[in-house]
Amino acid sequence: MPKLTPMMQRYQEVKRENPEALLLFRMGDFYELFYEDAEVAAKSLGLTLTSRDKNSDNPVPMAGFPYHALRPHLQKLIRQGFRVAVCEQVEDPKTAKGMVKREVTQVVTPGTLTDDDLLDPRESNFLCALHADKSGTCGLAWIDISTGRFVAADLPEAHVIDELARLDPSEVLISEEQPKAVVSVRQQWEGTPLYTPRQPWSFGNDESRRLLNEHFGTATLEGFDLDDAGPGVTAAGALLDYVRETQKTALGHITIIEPHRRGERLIIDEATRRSLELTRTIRDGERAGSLLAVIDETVTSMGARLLADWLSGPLTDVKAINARLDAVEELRRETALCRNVREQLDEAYDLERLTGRVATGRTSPKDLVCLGKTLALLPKLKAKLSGRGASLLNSLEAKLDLCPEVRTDIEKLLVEDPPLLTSEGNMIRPGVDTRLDELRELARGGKAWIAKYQAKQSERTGIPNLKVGFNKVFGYYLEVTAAHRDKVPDDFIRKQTLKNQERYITPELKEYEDKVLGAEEKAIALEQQLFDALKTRVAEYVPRLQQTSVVLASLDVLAGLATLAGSRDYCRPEMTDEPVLDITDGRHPVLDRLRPSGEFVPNDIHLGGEHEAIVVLTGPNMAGKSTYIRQSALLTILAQLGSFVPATSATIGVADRVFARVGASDDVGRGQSTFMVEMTETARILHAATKRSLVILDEIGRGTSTYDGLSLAWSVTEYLHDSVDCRTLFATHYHELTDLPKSLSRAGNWHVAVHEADGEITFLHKIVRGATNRSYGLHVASLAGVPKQVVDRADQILESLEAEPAEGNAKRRPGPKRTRKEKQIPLFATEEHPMISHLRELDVDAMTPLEALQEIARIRERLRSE
Ligand SMILES: Nc1ncnc2c1ncn2[C@@H]1O[C@H](COP(=O)(O)OP(=O)(O)OP(=O)(O)O)[C@@H](O)[C@H]1O
Repeated sequence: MPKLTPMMQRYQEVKRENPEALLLFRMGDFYELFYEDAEVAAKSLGLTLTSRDKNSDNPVPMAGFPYHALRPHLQKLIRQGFRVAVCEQVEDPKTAKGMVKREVTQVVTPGTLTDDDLLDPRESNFLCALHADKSGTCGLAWIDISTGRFVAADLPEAHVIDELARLDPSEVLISEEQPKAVVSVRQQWEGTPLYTPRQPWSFGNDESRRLLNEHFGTATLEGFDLDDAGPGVTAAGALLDYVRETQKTALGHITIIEPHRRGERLIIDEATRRSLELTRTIRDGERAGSLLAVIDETVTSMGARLLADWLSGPLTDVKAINARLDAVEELRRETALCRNVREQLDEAYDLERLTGRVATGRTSPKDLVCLGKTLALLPKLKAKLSGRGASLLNSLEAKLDLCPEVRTDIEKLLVEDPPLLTSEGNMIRPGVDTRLDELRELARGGKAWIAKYQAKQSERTGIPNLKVGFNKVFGYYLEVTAAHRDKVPDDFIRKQTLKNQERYITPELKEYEDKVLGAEEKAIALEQQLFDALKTRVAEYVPRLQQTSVVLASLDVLAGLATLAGSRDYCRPEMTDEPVLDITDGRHPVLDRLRPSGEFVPNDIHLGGEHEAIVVLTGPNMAGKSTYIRQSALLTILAQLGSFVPATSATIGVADRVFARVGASDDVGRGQSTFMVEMTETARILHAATKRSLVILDEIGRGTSTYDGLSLAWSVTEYLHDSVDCRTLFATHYHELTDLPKSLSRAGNWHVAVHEADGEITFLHKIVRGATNRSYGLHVASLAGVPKQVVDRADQILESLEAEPAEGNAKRRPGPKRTRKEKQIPLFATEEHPMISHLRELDVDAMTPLEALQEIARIRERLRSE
């Protein structure tokens, strides 16, 4: 190996310390990448790949970009899932003795972003750590580093997947030696964040406890209501260790660690979240078109993030829900107040993330000005909120900490519109510091002197175009064109000869230059000092600023929900602990919003209490079954998060869990068959549902043969009725299921009404009592543009199938095209089949529907074996 230069030796050292990251190595005005990193970055960022020591035997691949382009390049790399270590020059090259010192100042990964321009302002960005103890109990900890919110939980494996689905983290830390439960969670969960393996010791309970206690200045974590020895604490410690390692800054915004209290939140598992399209649509995974998108009327990004949080974990305590509803109701009634609050908030900046940057020392002067402007809005806001009726509004008002000292400090020190970077100076107001004022005066005066000096020398030498110029190598110089060279006096000292000009300096010019440049530099250094001191003072207020940002976010969400209730004509739901759902003229919140006004047909729902608890909903394709059953789940979720609901009246029994299962969707990625997925999900419902749950089943059993599917659907419903007794809505095309209410006392049939006149079919989208046995599938096929010839042929087949009794799947399959005459040939024309006599003798009235089905299945088996 040829001997490396000291700088490349340092590079190698730093790279060894950060082997997993792309290393951006600051060299003067550039960030450079070397070796493999250079090749990767050249491809990912479209940089030109060059090489260092081109002429040596071992040229080093190299790629780089100017320092001011760091943010966009970081953004691209993070989006592509890379980890990036930024190695800065931590000494001033001008004053450094020997090689400039370089240190990694930040390791940026998808889960550890803090900069606004790398983050989506309206979405939280979670970093998780996942672990499990020997008994298989999982520990999950999560943090949003941009705000400092830090939570830990001990959970059974099945619940971890629900939580991960709720958090949608961008990075998950796991031990290099993954416990079995962690491997299993990874196999089951569909999310694809960046998994970061960590040394097993960082997932040690003792080490984790030590780290956490050291950070919070505590002796035990029990004060946070956490189990010291639990896997949640272990995961939290591993998380903190990683955050420290990557951030390399103070973490003053991580002031507490919260235990996760699962029972206080409505549990919505991953499949339900997905099928109800709570935060993303199924079709394209976008926010637009989701429930969140249509209810989000917030005006700040803090509010948008908090609303997403409320929606991902609605409440289960009637009192707590009513506290939110009281506040929404008051803001809905007091429209002027609501408008005022929103106008103030609209002017506010993202105080939560600004505070995060203050705590980590990454605040720019602009950030502090934004923080000051936000604080300036608060006194008016506080005054507006004083003496309100709703207790939540009162407590928010009381918690709204104006932090007047911070505001005055910032306003006094910083100019209105400071530059982004502190290295440019011009951020401190005049009059703040006399030394600074003097230096600035000197810098300005010196420049004026140079202009005067140029005029004087031009006159003295008779060179009309004599100019004073400046460059980094010579500083100030006098420039004379070749034509006037002979007029140059003796006291000009020549420094450089160019093609058409000569450049000179004079002792007088140099003396002034020293003063001017020195003054400017000194002024910038002093500004930096003043700014740093301000940052330190503001950092002391982090906990108070955090509290205020939570207040602002909550107000924004409540005022947003009040605005939504007003503009979309929502009503306040009455909340109860009884397992009922009573809604008059309910509407699907998304369709109601996206369809032209008045087009959506409202529907009632009465479930539980004096009404049936289980409803089998039949009706044609495209009639609105799925919409209706989802609507009831969405309205329950909306109410429990504290929102009004799209209906004219609603009494909603608080649910502990909401389950929504939509028949069979392919899951090739997980290597499971469609039907297997459907059954796994069904099994979870049957195990986890309680009397307080709300279950929505949409065509369960469709993924297998008709009889298997039908029998399963039947027995699932029976089980929910007999053993769980929870509110259940089951949309199905198995018309056979409409017999269920005959044997289940708390089950009922409803169907979607259709108007049929003169061969014309109109879907009324109205849900009415009773069953139906028509599917109108061919009608829908024709509407969908299936060629007429095919629909006509299907019509023929349908007729023949309806004419023949269904005797198993084989018989349901249509044979070759037949003429009407052929079709009339009886099925068993000659001798009677023994099965027919068996059927004749069956005592159908004495059989339960399930026994009947089982009998049919037996007959089918015998027929098949023949
Ligand atoms: N109450 C309603 N008012 C107006 N339009 C509705 C209503 N309900 C549903 N629709 C419309 O009908 C379409 C079909 O609804 P949905 O998917 O709920 O039907 P479905 O009965 O579940 O159909 P399938 O059995 O084929 O799955 C929806 O996309 C919507 O446009």
